Amino acid sequence: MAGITYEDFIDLSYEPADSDLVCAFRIAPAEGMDVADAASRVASESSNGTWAALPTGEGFTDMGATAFAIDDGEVAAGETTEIRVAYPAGLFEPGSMPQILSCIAGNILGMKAVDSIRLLDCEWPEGLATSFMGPQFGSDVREEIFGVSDRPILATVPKPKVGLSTERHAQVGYEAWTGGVDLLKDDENLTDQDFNPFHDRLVESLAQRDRAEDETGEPKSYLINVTAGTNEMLERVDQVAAEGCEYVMVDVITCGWAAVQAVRERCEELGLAIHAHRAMHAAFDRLPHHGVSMRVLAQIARLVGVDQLHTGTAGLGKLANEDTVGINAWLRDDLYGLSDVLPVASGGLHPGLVPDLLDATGTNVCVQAGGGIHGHPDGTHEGAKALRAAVEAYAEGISLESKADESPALATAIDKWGTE
Ligand SMILES: O=C(O)[C@@](O)(COP(=O)(O)O)[C@H](O)[C@H](O)COP(=O)(O)O
Ligand SMILES: [Mg+2]
Repeated sequence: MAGITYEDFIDLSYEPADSDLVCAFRIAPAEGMDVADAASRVASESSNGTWAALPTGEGFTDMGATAFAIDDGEVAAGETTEIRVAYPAGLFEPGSMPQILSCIAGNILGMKAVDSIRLLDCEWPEGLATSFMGPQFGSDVREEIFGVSDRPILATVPKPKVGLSTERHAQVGYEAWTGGVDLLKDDENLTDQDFNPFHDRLVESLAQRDRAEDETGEPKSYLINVTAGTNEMLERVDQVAAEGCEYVMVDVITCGWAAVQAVRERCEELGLAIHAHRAMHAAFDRLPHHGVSMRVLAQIARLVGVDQLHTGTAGLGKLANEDTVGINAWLRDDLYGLSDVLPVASGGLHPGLVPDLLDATGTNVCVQAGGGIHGHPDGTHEGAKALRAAVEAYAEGISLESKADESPALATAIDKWGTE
């Protein structure tokens, strides 16, 4: 009787087809399990197999994956090695990220056959990649919304994160925008609470935005956090468009990729850009040998279509993050004509860190500073001026110290926080 067992899911002579999705995993085989056996179980359980031998016969299309490469065939207990698995296109539902993840990042992350397993990287075939909308604007937001091409766009989150009244929040926005910041950004845990309701915040902040635009002559915008249950979130997206804002902010991990796909479709109709915050990403990517890497999370975010994505500070800021430079490069690389994504550097940044940061990330980025602006000894407006002066110094090719001669705000920031 024809049937399938774990052994059918490994073939080290297999050459992936162009239409295959190829995934790299780092695995630590469980005690008494050799690498090949562990690899075959990863391929099996993430495609169409299970622990028992299964009869197949008539009316069955084999969608089994193949473990086709193993870095190190023998590893000591607790050690890890990298394997690669090829998945046939037919296994997946085009355009459904939840379905794809149910395969490549599903039950296998809990299998006893491995002590740990991490989805490191994916090579997306054209058919599958282009079944997603991709970003509407990507890094073109810099030019299209702000008319900027030679410097990073600057964003700030009012701090304290929550608790400011709507009026205070909007006023902080005005002070930051007139100080030289391009974008006001809500914090991830500010949504529609009584002390600062969503719609009031939207209307009042945009009113201050308009004032700041009139005074500075520069386009300004607002990353308002629409994150909520999907239907409610779509309602908020409609409100944002109705009030004349250019962006929505979505926390993509906490609300889930299906919801992000729904927001992307709505933003296509409304011409809105999507700023992706990634709270909870560390639950997936912090431990080096388990979970899903930030590289893969960033790939998913680009496919489902966010325009801006937090990717870390190249190790300079307050939060642990992996491979900012490598991830940013992938977000810019060609991907079958899909738009790129603008990386966002955020988390513990201040003007003194700008030269090292931009040396690592380049200037085609968004730089966000919350504490690094609102913690400035002379307040938000001066904090914003200091950050703007720092990025202008970089664009002009001069040192922070020279720029500080003409910018007291920057001089004060450097006094306070230094340049490291
Ligand atoms: O709440 C915060 O910590 C921030 O608002 C930064 O504030 P500060 O500028 O005051 O540090 C952002 O949410 C983090 O940067 C997100 O992390 P990541 O960018 O790594 O996703
Ligand atoms: Mg935050």
